[in-house]
Amino acid sequence: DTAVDATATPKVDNGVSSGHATATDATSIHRENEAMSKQRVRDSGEQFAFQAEVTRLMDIIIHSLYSNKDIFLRELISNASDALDKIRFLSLTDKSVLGDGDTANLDIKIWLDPASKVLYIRDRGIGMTKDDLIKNLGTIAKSGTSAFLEQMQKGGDMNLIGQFGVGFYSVYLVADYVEVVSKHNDDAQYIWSSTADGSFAISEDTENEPLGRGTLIKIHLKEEAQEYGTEAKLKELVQRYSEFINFPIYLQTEKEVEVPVEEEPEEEAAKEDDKEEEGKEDEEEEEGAEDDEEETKEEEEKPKATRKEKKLDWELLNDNKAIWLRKPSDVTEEEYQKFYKAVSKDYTDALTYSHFRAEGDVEFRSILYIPSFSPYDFYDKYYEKAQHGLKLYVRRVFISDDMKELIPRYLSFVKGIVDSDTLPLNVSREMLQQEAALKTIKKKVVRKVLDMIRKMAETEVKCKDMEEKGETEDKPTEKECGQYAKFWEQFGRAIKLGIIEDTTNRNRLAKLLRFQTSKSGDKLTTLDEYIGRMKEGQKSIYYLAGTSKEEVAGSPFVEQLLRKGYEVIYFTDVLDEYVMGHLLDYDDRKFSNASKEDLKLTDKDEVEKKKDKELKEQFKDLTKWWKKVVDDSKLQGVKVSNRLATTPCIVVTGKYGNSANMERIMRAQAFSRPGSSFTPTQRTLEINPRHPLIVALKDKLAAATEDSVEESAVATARLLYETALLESGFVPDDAKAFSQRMYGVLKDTLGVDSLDVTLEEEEAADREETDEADAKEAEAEEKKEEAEEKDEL
Ligand SMILES: Nc1ncnc2c1ncn2[C@@H]1O[C@H](COP(=O)(O)OP(=O)(O)OP(=O)(O)O)[C@@H](O)[C@H]1O
Repeated sequence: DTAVDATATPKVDNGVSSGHATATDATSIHRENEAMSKQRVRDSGEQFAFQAEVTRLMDIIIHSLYSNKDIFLRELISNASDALDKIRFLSLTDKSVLGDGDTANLDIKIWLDPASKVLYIRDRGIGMTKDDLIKNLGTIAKSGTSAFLEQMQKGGDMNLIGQFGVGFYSVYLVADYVEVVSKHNDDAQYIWSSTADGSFAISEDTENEPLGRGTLIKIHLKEEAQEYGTEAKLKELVQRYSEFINFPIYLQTEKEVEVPVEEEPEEEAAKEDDKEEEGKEDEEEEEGAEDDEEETKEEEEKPKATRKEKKLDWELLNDNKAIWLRKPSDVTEEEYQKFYKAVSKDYTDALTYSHFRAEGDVEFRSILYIPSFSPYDFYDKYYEKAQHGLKLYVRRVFISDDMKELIPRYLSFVKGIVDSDTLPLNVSREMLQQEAALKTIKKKVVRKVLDMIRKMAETEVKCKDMEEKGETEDKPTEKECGQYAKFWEQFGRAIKLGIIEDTTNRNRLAKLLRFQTSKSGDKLTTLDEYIGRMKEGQKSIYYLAGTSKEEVAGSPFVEQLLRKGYEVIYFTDVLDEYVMGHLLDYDDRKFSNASKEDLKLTDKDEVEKKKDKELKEQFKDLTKWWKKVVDDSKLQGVKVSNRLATTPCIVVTGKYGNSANMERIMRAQAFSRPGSSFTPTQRTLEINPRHPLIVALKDKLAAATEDSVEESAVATARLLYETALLESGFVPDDAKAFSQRMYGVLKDTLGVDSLDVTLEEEEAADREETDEADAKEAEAEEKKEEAEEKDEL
């Protein structure tokens, strides 16, 4: 099996040479061998069922009509490159893992067997043990599998497969049968094989040449994927997908060479084989080729007849020089975006990037990218799963993409690389994590990322300003103007999480916040813009949080603020109020939650203070009595309000307690997280001293003596409290008592004597029978109609 021989040596002649009478025979024997081998592998293997979701996934892939099947190659090359990275990393502390001779060559080879239409991809990476093959390629449930299936059901793009960590299976876009031959240093060589029929087979490999170490994937191309069975197509694709892979990728190509007629082609081939066995490097072989040329020159005097012959050779398709080592001015936008796709497994362009070199005590080079879209599980799994976007290299050697020491969680959506010459190369990952230099790198990376974001944000503000003023000169492009809005939509919540988690950069992050306010219309605005519009004497930045802009704008909490012309920030994201719990001030201005007790509109003068005191005194009896009759342990007190205009009363919470909005969020979380509890906060009822209902209640109380307070006054006080709770966004504890009180009021309004209802049981039973009879009749009618329809047909 010459194609398999090719896995062991860089130069092969797989018998496709033309001009031989035996070529057709060789091809058919070869094809037969393939078929027999396939049968043996499948029959002798231990059978395993794929995990249920993997079966569904493969089923979708194998039957997919998705036209861009090319992606399978990108995914397999990327897996090969990851496997090579892993063995290279291990070799830093133990060189012996690399083995000797060809096995130590960290490369990827791709070749075709045109006769059997099998495509081969092999790497000399870490390989997989039997157990790895079982787990990695089929039985371990990955969260990405179900998430990807969900996306596909929603009409998602197959191109996303790599981002969900299930890229390997994309091979079934082009294959109906796949064998994975793998050799790990710790185990024997095994073959995994499957026709994507719900099961796979594993057997110890007695079929193929020893791989030494690494993985060989044999892709039996489907009838409709034969286009991948041509050298030209493979060359184009490998070049496209391997440009930024840091290991050499060779494609086996067929070349025409001149062969002297006298010399038997067999001898020529044998000579070639001898050379390979000597284990010469490619470069040496090239030199060898030069020698040949010289020889030919010498023999020129007596020209000999030659004929053309096809010969197979390994062609290097990438230059694998790290792009980050190049000068930024030498790298094109297209190259940056291509590298982004290679490094991120994304298929859309990055939103923005930065290529820089940090100098000083700690030296490193880096390219950082902000993607256009947030990873599918970035927010859902925020605390559980780390993102693997940023790759750490030490002196060009990939170390890890799982270093929380490199970038904080809230910025872990950032992709790219950091390559440092300062970090030690030959230490374990654990020791590397302790390195002080890593802290410095992290600090600089964070600064750089925040800088990139700030620039987009500033451009947006500049564009807005210019549009308002009607200026056009030196205006950034439309794309640049719209970049921050896109960023905010995808990563705004990450910025908010940053405000909670990153105390050092809190102020920088607050500058990046975007929100709607009572004065922003449909647009989003910034804290700086808010401050620019603040009224004279306005001390605080007012905000209110709720579920929607409409709800917050119509809330009684903000009525007086709006009436007096103060701008109020409307927060409508569940995170917003948490964020504001951490962001107490901005630019020396305090934030003030309009639903909290201590809301101060302006500093009051002596006259106003006196007036307040008088009002308090006037309503003292009412407020004391009200607190008593409401009889709610959570009600701390009843107070005269200075924030209400047309609403009779509202319920506010203490400065450090949870607002109604926060209570709502926490209640929802307590439901979704079993075991978590939720304790409501203390509340204060604020009453509007100018409201007729409040004034009437006060008068009623004043007219009554202590024991003769009407029952209806008590009910009114309770009902007003419960209504205020609802309007303020709380959930009343006893909905039944509330509705009973409400019906009582309606009874009086409608002049009804009693709310008792007489139910006649027989009547009810009769009605059930009639309903049943009606249903039967309708069913009979339906059947009749169906029968008629059939007749017509
Ligand atoms: N060539 C290979 N050498 C060694 N292990 C491999 C190779 N190809 C796949 N694997 C193993 O199989 C696993 C599953 O591969 P798969 O492509 O489905 O997911 P992934 O590599 O984790 O994610 P992605 O597809 O996004 O790269 C890999 O994580 C790796 O452990």
